[in-house]
Amino acid sequence: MTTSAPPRHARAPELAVSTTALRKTYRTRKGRRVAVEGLDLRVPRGGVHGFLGPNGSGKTTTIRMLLGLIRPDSGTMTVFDQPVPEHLPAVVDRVGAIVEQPKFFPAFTARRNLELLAGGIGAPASRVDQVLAEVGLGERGGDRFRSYSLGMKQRLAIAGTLLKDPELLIFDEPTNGLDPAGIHEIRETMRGLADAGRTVLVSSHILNEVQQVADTVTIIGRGRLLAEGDVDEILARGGTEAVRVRVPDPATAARILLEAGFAPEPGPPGTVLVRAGAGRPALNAAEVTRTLAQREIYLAELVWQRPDLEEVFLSLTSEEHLGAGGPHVAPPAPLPPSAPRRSGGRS
Ligand SMILES: Nc1ncnc2c1ncn2[C@@H]1O[C@H](COP(=O)(O)OP(=O)(O)OP(=O)(O)O)[C@@H](O)[C@H]1O
Repeated sequence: MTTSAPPRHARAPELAVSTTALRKTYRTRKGRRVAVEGLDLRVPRGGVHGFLGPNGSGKTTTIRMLLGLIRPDSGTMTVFDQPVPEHLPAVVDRVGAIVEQPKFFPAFTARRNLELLAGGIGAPASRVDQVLAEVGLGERGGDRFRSYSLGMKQRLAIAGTLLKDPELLIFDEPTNGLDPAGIHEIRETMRGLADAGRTVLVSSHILNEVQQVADTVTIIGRGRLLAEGDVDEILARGGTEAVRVRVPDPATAARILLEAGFAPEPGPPGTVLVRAGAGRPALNAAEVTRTLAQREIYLAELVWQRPDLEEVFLSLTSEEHLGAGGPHVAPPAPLPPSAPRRSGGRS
């Protein structure tokens, strides 16, 4: 007897995490505060998934529900297709998480700290050097914890989550309090973990920071879904590309560009911001340059202005969207069948 597999395109995307209509309210002195409202979250297996939203938008609450630390009012959640919290014990070893800062002993070396942690959670001591290497601390494992930079301390915390060799890593705001160098270290570490085949679900209120490393994102505001899907696809939906050109006479340049069918607008002093204009499928910088050069206007500078996730967020939560009707819920974009893998970060 032969069994035929369903055609590949018919398969639903494999999800590491999903939630449906998730809702959580907190009881406060002023009554019930809605923290998460009807949230559908879909985190594909493999790659980095950014879970983004401003402070107080419900990210930590969602993560705590997924980890069984608090209970939702209603809705369903799965981790590796297992309903949680009911079946959390079946998947708990496949998940590593940093929700609060783990406590390490300052006077002990990083390696000793991890050995103690491994003993406590029943992970083999042989994993310690492997996980130190995986977060780029292989050479510094013998140094005392207190001599570590904040970025290294955070990488050590990530190493701790890897001791049980989990497939899914959940990091709640892992770059909080770090300087740009530390943020870069954590971004590179997350990229490396995803490139090695793990799934990284990372929350952040700094959208552009995660934009550089995430393959897919979910953007929430006031506990509700605003947008989800592939980063490039969301960026494409979020605004139009433009080039900023510096020219000796911006007003004349703008008039010439308008006549040629572009959509120019005044930029910062001495510049014109040029968009494709109706009837052009995309903006072509060479065409802008040629149009002006043909009229003997030569550019001193041309800079691409690409929309970023902060802008997308602001446009999704602009007054009209957050008016009486509450936040606009963007139609979910289809997720790729398997998350893309990429080496290196975005720029
Ligand atoms: N224990 C609690 N009791 C009452 N309200 C709470 C509690 N925890 C969170 N909230 C409220 O729920 C909402 C969502 O908070 P949550 O911490 O989940 O957001 P967040 O997106 O993680 O924000 P941040 O980035 O600041 O941590 C906020 O309005 C917050 O004040």
